[in-house]
Amino acid sequence: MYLPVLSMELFRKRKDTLTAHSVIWNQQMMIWHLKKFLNGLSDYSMLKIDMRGRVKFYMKSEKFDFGLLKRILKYLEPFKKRLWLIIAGFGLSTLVGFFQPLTIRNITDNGMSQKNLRVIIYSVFVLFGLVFVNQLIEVMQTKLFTDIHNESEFLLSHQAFNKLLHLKTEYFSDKNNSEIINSLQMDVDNVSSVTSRFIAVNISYIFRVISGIAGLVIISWKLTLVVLAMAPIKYFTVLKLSKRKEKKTEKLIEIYRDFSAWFDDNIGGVKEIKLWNLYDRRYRTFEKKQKDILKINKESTMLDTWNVFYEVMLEWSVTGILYILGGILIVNGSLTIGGVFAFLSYSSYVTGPISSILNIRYFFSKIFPSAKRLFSFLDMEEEVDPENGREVEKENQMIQFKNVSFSYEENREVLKDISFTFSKGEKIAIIGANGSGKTTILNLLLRFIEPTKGEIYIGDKNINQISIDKYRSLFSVVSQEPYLFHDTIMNNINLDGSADEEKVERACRQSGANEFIDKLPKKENSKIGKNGARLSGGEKQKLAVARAIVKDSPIVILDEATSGYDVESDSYLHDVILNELKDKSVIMITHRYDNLEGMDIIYRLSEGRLVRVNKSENRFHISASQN
Ligand SMILES: Nc1ncnc2c1ncn2[C@@H]1O[C@H](COP(=O)(O)OP(=O)(O)OP(=O)(O)O)[C@@H](O)[C@H]1O
Repeated sequence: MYLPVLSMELFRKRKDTLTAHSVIWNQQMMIWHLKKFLNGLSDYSMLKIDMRGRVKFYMKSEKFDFGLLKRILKYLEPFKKRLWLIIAGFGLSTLVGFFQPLTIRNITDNGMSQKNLRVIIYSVFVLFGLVFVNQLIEVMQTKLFTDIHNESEFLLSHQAFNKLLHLKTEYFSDKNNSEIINSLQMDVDNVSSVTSRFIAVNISYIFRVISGIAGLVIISWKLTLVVLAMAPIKYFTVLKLSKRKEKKTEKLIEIYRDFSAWFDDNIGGVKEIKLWNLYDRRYRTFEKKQKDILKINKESTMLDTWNVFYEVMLEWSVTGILYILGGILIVNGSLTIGGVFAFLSYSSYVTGPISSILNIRYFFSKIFPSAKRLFSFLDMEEEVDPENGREVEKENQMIQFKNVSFSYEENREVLKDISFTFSKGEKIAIIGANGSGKTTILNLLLRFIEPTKGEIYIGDKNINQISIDKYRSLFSVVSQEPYLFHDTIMNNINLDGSADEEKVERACRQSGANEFIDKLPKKENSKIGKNGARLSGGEKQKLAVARAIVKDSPIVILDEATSGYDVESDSYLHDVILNELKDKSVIMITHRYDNLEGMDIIYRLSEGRLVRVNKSENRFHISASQN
């Protein structure tokens, strides 16, 4: 990878000399051989040519993201006490474990070799006691660790859910439900696996390695060096595999996210798939996407397998060498048979655990990609909600748009310098062609989006200074596509459960929803399916209108709220709005000109500009002087 760069460097430095060519060639060959030699480590090494053209070898920085690790570990803070208890347990079990090989040596050397049955029986009881204590500690640790794992996972998912509800609505505009659920679930699972048993076991291994080395040194310091020589080899193998694993995991979570989004689209568009007979086409895409997933999954699993392969080969190489050297020492008379077996036991305390500790790096390569994605999600900007937000004065609820402009994308202004005012109790209508920006005005008013220029005031306060909950409680909204929960009619109308039965009944009458509710076998206790799938379009809208009336807020927003209403129901609701909701402010967006009757002010949106319609002269004559 560095060779083309190096050649360029050499060429620039030496192009003025006659012998340049041979020098370059020799050095390149040397680099090539060196590279080949360092093939296994090449991901972590770098060759450079200094000013005199000398080749130098550098270790690349490990690039282990300690900042990210610190942030992951922060989630363990609430569990500090229990973690200390677990660590103490590890200390104790290590101490207990330390005596096991010595007891076995006692059985072999003083019991079996000396044919002393008393020593054998006594030592077996000691061994049993040691194992029993170790297992008790293990049970206690498992319980503590399971609790910590569950609680930390709950903490993370709670935080993610809370974040999701407070994010700006633009986050949801290019993602579908499955994509969001899948990504969050996967990331929370992966990050909370930091409290899995693997990490716990590895903490215990630190104690084991220390006690193991102590035991080894007592028996033979020379053999100890052989055991310890494996550490750097394992370190470089893990480093190399971790990098690859991290890349694979990143690819895998991205490919899963993409697949969930695509899958969700199939569920949403199942009727279109049937009507257009898209089965084969969709199946082909499914096949391709699944094959990609399986391929990367396999590559990722193979990396795990290679990691185990190198580990086992290394451990057995060390054990093999120890058998040979141990045999030599027994022949020399420097070590007893029991000594060699005790040494082998201690060496298993060291080799396996060292591998496992170094595997932590590999383990984190599976967590880091998810942690990066989860933390960047948790760091996303939320809706503007000032701390100690101010109250809205009851008597002054005049709304003012002051030179408001808005663009969803750069260089495409949807709203241009819009100014208008509407006072308490006023009823205004906004008309305009599809895509002219009517809903965008409402979204600005409801603080789902923020103006790119200009300000919106309620009374004498910028709406951003008011606490978002208090501000939104001012509005009862029927949006273009109201969402109905998979619940009963009653629970959909009385969303926060605060209204009494009488209020709900009145709202149903006013919205016209009572007509179809009365015909249902379970009346208002009927379930309506996912997003009201068991209702007709008009019935859904009637429920949404009833819901808005029940909320009883001072400002009512109706965004094409009656587009699905039949003519009679529409004119009935229009009377209700004009007569029964006469104290409320109403902003209505409509494509039906009948609904403009009785409105105090009518605006038309055109080319991003808001102009007032002069009703007295001509119903839809545009007054150029307003705006
Ligand atoms: N999230 C978005 N990202 C990018 N562009 C958007 C987004 N939402 C709306 N738009 C664009 O902004 C413009 C105004 O949309 P808006 O929904 O306000 O129109 P509208 O007047 O309510 O239309 P309709 O009468 O069809 O409901 C449209 O051109 C639309 O494509």
